[in-house]
Amino acid sequence: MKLLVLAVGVRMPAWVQDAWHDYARRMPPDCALELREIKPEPRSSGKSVEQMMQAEARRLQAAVPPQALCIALDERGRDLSTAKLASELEQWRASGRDVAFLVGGPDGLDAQLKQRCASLLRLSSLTLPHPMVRVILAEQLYRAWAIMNNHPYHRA
Ligand SMILES: C[S@@+](CC[C@H](N)C(=O)[O-])C[C@H]1O[C@@H](n2cnc3c(N)ncnc32)[C@H](O)[C@@H]1O
Repeated sequence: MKLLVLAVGVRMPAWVQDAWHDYARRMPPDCALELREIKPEPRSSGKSVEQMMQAEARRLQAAVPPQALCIALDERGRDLSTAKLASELEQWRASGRDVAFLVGGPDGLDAQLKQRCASLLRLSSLTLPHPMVRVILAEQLYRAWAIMNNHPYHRA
């Protein structure tokens, strides 16, 4: 199984890239964590916010591997504990399907794209800045893996 984070936003500051790599490199090959950065639509394009989100949605959709389970990151989504995330991770691994986590850009994710996803996942009720979302998600996926494997990283 591969865990793919498809995130709108490129050329992130070094601290974002370092934090991402710190967690991604800890994941074992059967739970590999990969990032694909999606080019944001230029905010100077003269398009409406909806049109910009639709353009980003098309790029996100094109980056989803065939058969992957799609989960949209959204502050209005399902509230999961990390223990519950660990049990979902176990099920995803058993299914053998890749999982694609979609993270929106400054204006969020297109509504129709969200509807096509299997579920919406909330990391917090707060609106988080999009560069931080990929890092928090990577840490939570690593923590969920640690719970699944009784690794001492997670202390209950
Ligand atoms: C700056 S936020 C966009 C906020 C936008 N106004 C909205 O309504 O979604 C950018 C992206 O980060 C992710 N995000 C932000 N806060 C989040 C949270 N609390 N839980 C999960 N994802 C979040 C979402 O994928 C969102 O599309």
